[in-house]
Order: sequence, then C-alpha cells, then structure tokens
Amino acid sequence: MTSDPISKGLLPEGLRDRLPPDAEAAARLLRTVLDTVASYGYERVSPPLAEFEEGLVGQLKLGGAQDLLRIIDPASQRTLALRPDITAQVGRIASTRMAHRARPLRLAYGGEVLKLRATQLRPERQLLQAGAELIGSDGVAAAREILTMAVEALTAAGVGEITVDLTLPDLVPTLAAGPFPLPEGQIESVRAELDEKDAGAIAALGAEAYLPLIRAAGPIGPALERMRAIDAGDALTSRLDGLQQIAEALEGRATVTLDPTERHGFEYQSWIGFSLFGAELGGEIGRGGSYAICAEGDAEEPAMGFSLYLDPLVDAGLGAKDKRRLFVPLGTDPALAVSLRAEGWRTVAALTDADSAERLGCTHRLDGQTPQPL
Ligand SMILES: N[C@@H](Cc1c[nH]c[nH+]1)C(=O)O
Repeated sequence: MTSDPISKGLLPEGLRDRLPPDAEAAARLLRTVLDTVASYGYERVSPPLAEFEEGLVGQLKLGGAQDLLRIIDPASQRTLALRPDITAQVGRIASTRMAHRARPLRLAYGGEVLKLRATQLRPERQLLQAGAELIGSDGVAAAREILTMAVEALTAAGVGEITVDLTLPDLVPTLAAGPFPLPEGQIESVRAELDEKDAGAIAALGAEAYLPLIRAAGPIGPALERMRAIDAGDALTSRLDGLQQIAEALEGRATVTLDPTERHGFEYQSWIGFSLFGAELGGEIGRGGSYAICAEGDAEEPAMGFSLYLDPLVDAGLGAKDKRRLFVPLGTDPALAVSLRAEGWRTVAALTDADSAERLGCTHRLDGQTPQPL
C-alpha cells in the first residue's frame, strides 16, 4: 500500500461510483425502460463491454471514425475498444448471429458505455444507456413505434413534460443532390453554417436557398408550415408528411418541435433523428433515429431506434423508492423476519447487542410483532 491518492479511491476524470440510494435508483430506472420495451415485443440482447475495434467501427453506414477508448488485448494481441454506444453492437448482432431471424427484428439493450472524452455538457464519461432497435424498417411506422416507446419509457421512469425535438440529419446532402445543388466540397461548409445558424455566412456561400431552413425551427405545427413553403419537390414532401404523422402519434404525450438542420450528435442517423428532453433535466436525455446497418457483402439493412441516457434521471432523484428500513433486534424469530420481507419490508438484522436502529440508518424498528416508526 502506498500513500498515493490513487490508492485512496481517486477515480479518473469522468468516472464515478454510484452510492446508495442512487445505484439502486439507476437499476430501477433501467428495469423500467426495459420492461416498457419488452411489453412491445423487444427482446433483450447483451453485447460485451469491449470488442475488436473493427467490429465497432464499420458496423453502421455513415458511422464515421469514432473517439474510442482502446486497449491492447494481451490474449489476442489485437486492439479492443470499449463501446461508446450499444446501437452499433446491436447492428452487428442483427447482421451476424441473428441474420437468420425474420424481420422486423426487435431488440432491446441496457448497459454502461464509455466515451473517450467528457464534454462540457456531460462531464461523465461512463454513461448508462438503455434502448431499443427495430431492424428491417426505417419508415414512418417504425419511427412512430420507436418514439411512442421512448416517450412511454420516460413517462414510466417519472419524467414529466417530455419534449421530442425532431431533425432531418441528411437534409442538406439530400437537397444538394436535388433541388438546391451545391458545388462539390461545399456541403460541409453549408452544414457547418447551418449549425451556427449564421444567415450571413450562408448567403456568402451562395446558398441562399438554404436560408429558410434556419427560420423553420420551432414548434412542429408552424415549423412544418414554413418547411412546406420551401419549394423543394418530392424529397422534402415525403419527409414532411412523415414528420407530421409522427407528431400526431405523440400528441398529448410530448411536446414536439422541429429543428430541421440540427445534426449535433447524429453521426449515423439518416432521414430522421430526434433528441429527447424532460422537465428540469437540463440537457438531452435520449436520442435516436433511422440508420442503416452494413450487412454481408455490400448489403445494407434499414433500422430505427432510440437510446436513453439514465444518469441525468438518477441525478434528478428519479427512480428513488421507498426508503423504509426495518431494524430487527437480536433474538427475533427468523420466520417473523421472513414474513415481514414477504410483505415488502426491507429488514436490517442486528448481529450483536451493540447494533441499533439509528446507527444502521433504519426508519422503523420491530416492536414485538409490529414495525414502529422511529
Ligand atoms: N445510439 C444513438 C441513438 C440511436 C439509437 N438508435 C439509433 N440512434 C445515440 O446514443 O446517440
């Protein structure tokens, strides 16, 4: 043993212990989300924490190079990466071990992911992620199912005033390939300026046709109207009709907004993406959308899914339950303790005479046969 602070429980930046009662709250929230998606027929898969780097990287179409925490595996002498996102792993499972299963394939997952870097918005690097992926379809019906479940899971977890912010991640490349052509190499600049919502810079790039996209952002009704006023032909119409039907499915359950050019964090999503927010939870608590899985050969498979990030919910005190703890004095009949646990009590047994209800953080003590509040 040294006196080095690392041996005294110091953890690397962005990593933390969950203590009571938060660790239990996190487990309960995870259970709630998984139970919700299971009730829609989603079957759980549980991929490993780390795998060969290539397996994580090339799995999703559009999924670019990622910031990965890598380790060299002494056993295989290969580079392994710790998963930063479970969606790509589910894609791998769907296109390999479960390739023979009928589509649409509905899979659910929950577990820890690790990001290489913390961000200012999110100081944690290890995050508890839970979600569902619908493999074999990326249409409007799939989006409605995925978003309905995400909102239902958040509601069951105790999140109020849910907002779904819809976006069209591939909008600029789609318009550039059709009605609003852009010179080769300028798509990225236009996207970057749209991110900044910098109208002057967009005009300076000669991309005036894209300006109305900035003004369209806002509550879904008026935003769709403004988008429909943009004369960009079929590509846009079918997307807007889709968004409308999705918003209708969420009516009364969530506030729906549209930010058509938002693409922050949407690395591999295609025609639709969404971010989820809740009352008093600060930043984003979930995200998802449509994407394509790279299958055998050059084949691709459409998919749609969502991931929730449960740590902000835990930090906000959600998932906490009954904190009652019943002190059971020395010499109590074990059968009585058994029946109290069967009634739902959490019993804390004295091991010696020195143990007391107060010291052990109990809220109740057994008085004869009956629990009494302290
Ligand atoms: N896994 C993605 C969200 C997602 C799930 N399915 C499709 N997209 C994320 O956490 O950003």
